[in-house]
Amino acid sequence: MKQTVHFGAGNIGRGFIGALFSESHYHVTFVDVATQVIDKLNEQQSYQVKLAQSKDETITIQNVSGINNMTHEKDVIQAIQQATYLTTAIGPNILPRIAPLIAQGLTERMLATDEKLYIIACENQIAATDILKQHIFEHLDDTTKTALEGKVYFFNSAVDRIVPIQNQNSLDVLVEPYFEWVVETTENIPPVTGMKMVADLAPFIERKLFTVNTGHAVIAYLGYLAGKKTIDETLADEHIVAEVRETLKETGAYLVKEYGLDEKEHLAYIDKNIERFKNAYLDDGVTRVGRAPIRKLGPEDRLIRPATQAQKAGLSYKHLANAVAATLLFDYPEDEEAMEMQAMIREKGLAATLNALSGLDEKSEFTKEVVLRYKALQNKRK
Ligand SMILES: NC(=O)c1ccc[n+]([C@@H]2O[C@H](COP(=O)([O-])OP(=O)(O)OC[C@H]3O[C@@H](n4cnc5c(N)ncnc54)[C@H](O)[C@@H]3O)[C@@H](O)[C@H]2O)c1
Ligand SMILES: O=P(O)(O)OC[C@@H](O)[C@@H](O)[C@H](O)[C@H](O)CO
Repeated sequence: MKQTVHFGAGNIGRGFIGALFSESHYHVTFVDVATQVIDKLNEQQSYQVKLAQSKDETITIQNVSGINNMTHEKDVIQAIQQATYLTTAIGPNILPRIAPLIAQGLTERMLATDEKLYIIACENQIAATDILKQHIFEHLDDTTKTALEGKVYFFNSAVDRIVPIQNQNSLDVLVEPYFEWVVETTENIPPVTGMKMVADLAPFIERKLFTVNTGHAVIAYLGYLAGKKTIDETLADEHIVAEVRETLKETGAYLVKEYGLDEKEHLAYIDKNIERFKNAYLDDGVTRVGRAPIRKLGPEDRLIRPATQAQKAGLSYKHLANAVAATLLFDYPEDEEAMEMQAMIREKGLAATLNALSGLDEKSEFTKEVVLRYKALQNKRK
């Protein structure tokens, strides 16, 4: 049986990428630091993926096992030697932490086999695999780097499937029925069910990140400010639905201009996604979707990049400024990044925080707009 190694046995790992490989007749070795999850994978060797919809539909995922990378590094290195694919879904900030072990695995692999290996980071980040590759290369010697050529391939990808936080006592995963996995390659690679291959990922990842994830972030932060618990509960408020649509029209105007998308089709894509977000079976928390606000305020991420691109193109960015202001008000105590961001705002003020987190000029029109919107949202919250 063909082998694949997947780093991150969390929501997307078990509920999406690992499930697709299992359905494609691969044995999936999950690598994770969560001992309980790894132990259960080895005990049960299977789990269920349940679709979040009215009709009962459950898929059994088989041929799975797990390795704890904190305690069993050698086993991970061994698994990397036998794999056809190596994928990740652990969160962009964790990629540098797993790179040294992947580098060791690749070094051993180059001594053992000429078989091809395909590495794909499945994270909500532009060029995540390129970033992972850079981190891996920091831990390789020149001989190994040269040996990788023509044997180890790095492909960027875009992943789309809403998977909420799960019951921690079970391996089973509740997922939305919809999914899309787009991989950038022109190589003739071994087939994986559900994987779509494209020559240029840019329009796909930007359309996904700046529609699905920008929209999701607007709902999460406005919902949090309004005291809502879930995404679908937040969307019961028509004012918030209208704000989401207006924000996505701003990102949409940039996407249409940049990639020559059909405007009508794109508006339909926006509406389709707003309907996806309303899925009450998902029970998806605003604090999950709003997690890690510092990452979400990064210069290349879902809020800042479309705003700076819109500004450059002379397009409207007022609703995006509102979304950034709502992000800056996210003060969920259990979110480490939210707490760090709030401490920065207290210490430096809003404009300097935006400059530090998003690279925005403190005197820019966009920063001024964010500060105005922040004050308005803050007053409304009181
Ligand atoms: N959940 C979604 O709806 C969704 C959809 C598309 C993309 N994504 C992206 O997928 C990635 C994973 O998201 P998720 O929702 O599955 O998160 P998650 O928290 O459910 O899963 C992450 C897993 O990584 C593990 N992990 C953390 N540090 C590790 C380390 N050093 N070594 C090995 N494992 C480690 C955690 O224990 C956890 O099991 C993120 O980049 C996210 O943006 C998520
Ligand atoms: O995973 P994040 O933190 O980058 O973003 C939160 C959600 O928007 C995200 O997980 C979506 O559910 C997912 O990207 C849908 O494909």
